[in-house]
Amino acid sequence: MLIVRDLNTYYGNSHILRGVHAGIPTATSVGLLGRNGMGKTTLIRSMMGYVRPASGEVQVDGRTVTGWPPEKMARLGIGYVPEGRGIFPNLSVRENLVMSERAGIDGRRAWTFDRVMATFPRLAERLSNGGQQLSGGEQQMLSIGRALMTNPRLLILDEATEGLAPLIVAEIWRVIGEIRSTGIATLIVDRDYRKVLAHTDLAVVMEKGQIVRHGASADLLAEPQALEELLGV
Ligand SMILES: Nc1ncnc2c1ncn2[C@@H]1O[C@H](COP(=O)(O)OP(=O)(O)OP(=O)(O)O)[C@@H](O)[C@H]1O
Repeated sequence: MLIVRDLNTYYGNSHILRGVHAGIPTATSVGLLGRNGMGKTTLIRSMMGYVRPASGEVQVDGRTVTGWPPEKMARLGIGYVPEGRGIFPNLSVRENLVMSERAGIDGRRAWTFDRVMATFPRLAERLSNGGQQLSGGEQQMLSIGRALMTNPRLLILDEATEGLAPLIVAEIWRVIGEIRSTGIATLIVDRDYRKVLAHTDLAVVMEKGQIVRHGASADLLAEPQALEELLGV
């Protein structure tokens, strides 16, 4: 459903993405791996319209959407949970969720307020709290909950477990598994490459702004030598 072709992105004079080709098939979960600073977040930001690529193409369902702003990308059914979250700190948990509510592009509302509550019981206990009163883990859950309320076809999760306590991390992986099982495509960036490979169908690995490996996640997991070379683990 989403394809990037020969994407080149710069920050000032630094050439960060160097001709990236990649794709996310419908209802497929893809892990995006690579050491720090290899360009994972820049690729996501280039796809989602936060950074304008210098050249190359982003396509959704065959339509060229390169450089479309984030709101328009969201309306195509792409939910994005950015690194560092992105909730409205001055609004309550309930307000954060309700304002994001929208039918999916097929008109379905599989994810409702009640379903998000059932998925994140912790949030149900904090409905009238302001976003800034939440713990880091609760903020992350709220951020994922908000993205689900838009009923996306594709959910992009960038470092969703970063800096969280182990129990919360486990809960977030459980939810990622649930999201995957409902047929929403996912693009997952996380430092825990084992968890990423266990929760995805396909994996792509970036090195210095290029995709250097792509294939089945299970295959990569079975290759310790490749993992060491590519990820330094
Ligand atoms: N706003 C920016 N301005 C200039 N350079 C940037 C900016 N954001 C990122 N970079 C640089 O671009 C390169 C790629 O960064 P990016 O965040 O995409 O990598 P990453 O693979 O997501 O790594 P990490 O996991 O550390 O976030 C790095 O060298 C980084 O220092």
